[in-house]
Amino acid sequence: MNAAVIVFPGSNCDRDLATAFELVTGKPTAMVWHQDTALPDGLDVIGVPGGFSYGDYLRSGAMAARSPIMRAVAEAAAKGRMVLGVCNGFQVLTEAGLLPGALLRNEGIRFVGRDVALTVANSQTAFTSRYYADEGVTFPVAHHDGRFTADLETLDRLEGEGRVALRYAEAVNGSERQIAGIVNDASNVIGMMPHPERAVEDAHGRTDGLRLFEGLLAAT
Ligand SMILES: NC(=O)CC[C@H](N)C(=O)O
Repeated sequence: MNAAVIVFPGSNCDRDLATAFELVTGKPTAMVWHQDTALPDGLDVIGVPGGFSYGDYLRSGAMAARSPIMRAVAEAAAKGRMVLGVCNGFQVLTEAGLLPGALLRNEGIRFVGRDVALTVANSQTAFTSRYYADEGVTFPVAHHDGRFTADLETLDRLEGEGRVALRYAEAVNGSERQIAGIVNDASNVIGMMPHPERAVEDAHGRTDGLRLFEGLLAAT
């Protein structure tokens, strides 16, 4: 599996995500600067990392979504390449129109940075295939704009089509229907506010995130 991670000014989880890919691929992850216009050849998966791209100015992810490289990311997604957006990466993917909905300021206004309990709502996607249906997992979150919202029709469609991949199992940020992660209609693009890449080795205190990367490896 060949992986790349996009780096924006203000990304701060890019190396964590690259390392998580490397744990399962055994080879270097390509780091792609946001001003580049092309992705490396032969990529299987593109990571859009967490952080504070452009200092979260305007809206979290709004400016990064308009970076030159995002046109290439959209083209790769349309061709079926896997795209994994984590936290700010999820915000970027919604702002870029690759995923529906939006991430609003957390209920209660505060930044939330802690481990949270999650449920794997769909274990049939390429990203979640190594988890059991309705399995409970714990990943860290670290965000102030994590409250997922969409219009009612979109929420019903996401539920009806099994596109809610992860759900909060506790109150975290006021997201509609406790949605923590969703996939696109083709199921090759996922966005999630929790950080699986921060739960892949013993030094992290837990390894619940590792199976997400192993599932990706198996799917490519
Ligand atoms: N950890 C992150 O990616 C943070 C995302 C975003 N800047 C927020 O706070 O909502």
